[in-house]
Amino acid sequence: MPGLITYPPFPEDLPSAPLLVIDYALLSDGDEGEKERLWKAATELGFWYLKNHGCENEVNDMFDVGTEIMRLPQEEKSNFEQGTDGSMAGYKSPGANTIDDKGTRDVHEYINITKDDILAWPDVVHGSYPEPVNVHMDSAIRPFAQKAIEVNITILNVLNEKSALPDGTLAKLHRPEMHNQDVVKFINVKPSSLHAFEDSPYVLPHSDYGSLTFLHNRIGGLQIQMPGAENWLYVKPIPGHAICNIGDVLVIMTAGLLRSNIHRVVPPPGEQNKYERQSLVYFTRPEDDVILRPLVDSPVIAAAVSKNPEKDWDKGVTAQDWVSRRTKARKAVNYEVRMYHALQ
Ligand SMILES: O=C(O)CCC(=O)C(=O)O
Ligand SMILES: [Fe+2]
Repeated sequence: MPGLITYPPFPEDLPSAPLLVIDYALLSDGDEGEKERLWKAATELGFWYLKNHGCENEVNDMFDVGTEIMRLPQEEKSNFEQGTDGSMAGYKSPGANTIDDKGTRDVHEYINITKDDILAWPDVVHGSYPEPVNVHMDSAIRPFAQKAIEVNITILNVLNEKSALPDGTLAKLHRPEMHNQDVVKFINVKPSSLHAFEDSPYVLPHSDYGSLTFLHNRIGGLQIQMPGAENWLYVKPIPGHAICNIGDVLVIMTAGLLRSNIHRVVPPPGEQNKYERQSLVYFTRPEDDVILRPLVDSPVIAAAVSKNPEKDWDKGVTAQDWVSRRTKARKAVNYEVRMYHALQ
């Protein structure tokens, strides 16, 4: 079973980021102290570990499913290549995206299985997927997505309360039954593709553009900058702990009360660099037609808007356009088209 790989330990001498550990079991019991700690983590750093999230078995199963998909012959995976029109659904082969303004190609592969396809399956909303997705939909993929949604809604409800929004405001913008750009993403990179990078990032510094990220890492590589610091610190993977972070959408909606922190990915440290690096993510995003702007029904958010009138929080775009623009801009073919037009 691929899920049973024992990796060498994360090197002890490497400094790692001091993320708060939030206990999901306490959060879902409504523990006031834990809700306050989540608010602190979400506003001061924007990253935290989440333990007791109840998805441990589903996460293990998803690592097996992801590994099975990545082991398919390249031609088979390429039949399901993510389009270049900004659509989320499908497989992305190494080199299909650019990572910078110079047109440097990326080296990792991933598959995005959309929440809309998962909940509608066997009906198709956005696209179809390699056969292991169909085979493991009932046993692994849908159970993982459903639990991830539940966790993220619980977190959204705490953030809702702490930012003084009317009850259920954030949950109403993220209803699972409505179409949105949520995905289950499985990312894979081979050690041979990373040799040239040494300690430099193969996923460049970025903040996530959705609402919430629910990430599962087995080996190191993810790094963040602490607020105000220039240096990068590893986020050490802890067994059974998810890594959660705030995305840009929640920063806009709260006019900056919440923080979406910059992060990047470098090759796995120490002996871990001999192994494929795999990550499993559930990205939560608002419903497609939600317009991105501060939720001024909260007096605290309204005050944050008036305090910084020069900040243009009102993006005037829907959540769907916000996400698809970014997905499209990263495609290498679109980069080449842009360069071609720039030269004419
Ligand atoms: O692979 C990881 O640990 C993080 C990936 C990431 O930052 C992303 O997909 O946005
Ligand atoms: Fe990210």
